[in-house]
Amino acid sequence: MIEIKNLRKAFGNQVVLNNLDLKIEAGKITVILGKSGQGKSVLIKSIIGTLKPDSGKIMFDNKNLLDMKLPEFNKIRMKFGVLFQEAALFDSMNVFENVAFPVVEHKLINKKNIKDEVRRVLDLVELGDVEEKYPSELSGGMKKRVGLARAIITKPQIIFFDEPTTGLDPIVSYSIAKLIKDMKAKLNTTCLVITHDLDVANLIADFIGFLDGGKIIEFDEKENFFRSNSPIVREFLDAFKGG
Ligand SMILES: Nc1ncnc2c1ncn2[C@@H]1O[C@H](COP(=O)(O)OP(=O)(O)OP(=O)(O)O)[C@@H](O)[C@H]1O
Repeated sequence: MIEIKNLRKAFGNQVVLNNLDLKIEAGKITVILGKSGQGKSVLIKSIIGTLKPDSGKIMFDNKNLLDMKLPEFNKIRMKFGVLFQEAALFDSMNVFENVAFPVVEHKLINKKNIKDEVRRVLDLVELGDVEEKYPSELSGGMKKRVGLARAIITKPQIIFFDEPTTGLDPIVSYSIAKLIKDMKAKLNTTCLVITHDLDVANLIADFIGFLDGGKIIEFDEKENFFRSNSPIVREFLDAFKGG
């Protein structure tokens, strides 16, 4: 679905992505693990176009996103959904307005169908009667669900999750991770998920990649990944187990 080749991004002298390669398989959940500050968010931002990489290729539908002019990129960008760490809801809008925002902004659906569509995605994220509530009235887990509803209302082909469970207690984290997995099963959406949380990775991943020193140093199906012999990966896995 997406193939990244030789991606490089530096900030001044600091090389964050150092000729990184990664394949994101269609219809699968790919999880990227890595220590703090290794460039996981920079990777997502490079793909969705909020950061401009220095060089390399990001191939989508056999086209390099990095070669595209803005109007062409914006059309492709509509096929991407994004859920950021803080869910990034608009505080001055209620849940209905937040969720409807992308389809209203881009005039994607008929006005009279918007209500039904908002209800459809709120049902998918298992949120009841919350349309009238404002973000300040929601718990952290509910905000993530609203953010996810907003990410899927445009029927994206691929969704990017940047730390979807950070800041949530373990039970709510589990419910969000399960929701991502169930949603992927229902909609067959390709997902790229960045997380620190090994339990989340274990629950949802088809593939796991490990980002370190600007490169994906290990990439495999989940079961094989957990048997990795790479010392850096082992150190990370063992630290999580506490042993
Ligand atoms: N816009 C920017 N300008 C300068 N440096 C940046 C910028 N964005 C990120 N960086 C640097 O790039 C490095 C990687 O940041 P990034 O946020 O991608 O890490 P991460 O792996 O997602 O970390 P975490 O798991 O803690 O969120 C950091 O050293 C960060 O300071």
